[in-house]
Amino acid sequence: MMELIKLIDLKKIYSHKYNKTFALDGINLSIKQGELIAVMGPSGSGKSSLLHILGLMDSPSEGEFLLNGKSLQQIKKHKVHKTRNQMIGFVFQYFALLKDYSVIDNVTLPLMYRKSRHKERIAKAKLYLEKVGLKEHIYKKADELSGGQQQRVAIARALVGEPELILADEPTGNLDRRTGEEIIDILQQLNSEGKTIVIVTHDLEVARKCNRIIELIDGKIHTDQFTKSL
Ligand SMILES: Nc1ncnc2c1ncn2[C@@H]1O[C@H](COP(=O)(O)OP(=O)(O)OP(=O)(O)O)[C@@H](O)[C@H]1O
Repeated sequence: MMELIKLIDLKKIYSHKYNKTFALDGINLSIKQGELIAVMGPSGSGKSSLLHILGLMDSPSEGEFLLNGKSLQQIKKHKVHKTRNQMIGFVFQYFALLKDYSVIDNVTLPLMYRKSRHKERIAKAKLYLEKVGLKEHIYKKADELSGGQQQRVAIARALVGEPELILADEPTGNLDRRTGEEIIDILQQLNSEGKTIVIVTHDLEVARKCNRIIELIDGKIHTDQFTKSL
């Protein structure tokens, strides 16, 4: 399998006056295409910092980040957002939907930055809304949906740009157990179709469904277990 991401001795350091926090402290990690990874660890262990760096929303303080074999430093600043928009889809715990917008408008949003036609954008959005089982709700406003349905909208929105990598931050954190399981089933299904997925989670049930569990402690990889081979 091809290596999608490689991190070499990566550090994220926050400095405050006399204080330095090593949010990530020497991370070495290789993520291959098609993996389904759970990132676990106690509060403050660096999970969000890692996810933000993987999502190109934040840059490392030290170390190397290779994306498809190319060093991030080689990607020019103004191209980073384009790379992010094309390669990465995000699913957050709090859905981050525009509440007053319709479901379909929320899902077409990531495509606005691309030079695609309105009709194509709508067709793509419908395709992915169907995939997450929301075909009947596309013209409702986002806040008229249940939590589980809103999370599905967020997944459709993450998918619509057809990214290689999906990053999910506690995607079941705000949902009841059964709805959470449905969301994980969708992510598992997407993974079986070839998507690479990284999920930050506190939920052991979620982690059990992944191929690999990485546990962070104090900004370091404490354990890295492959539970199922690809
Ligand atoms: N913007 C920031 N400025 C200073 N310190 C920060 C900042 N963001 C995170 N940190 C610190 O970096 C460390 C790692 O934080 P991070 O949010 O990555 O942990 P986490 O594992 O995601 O925690 P949680 O499970 O509580 O969300 C913590 O000690 C945190 O206080």
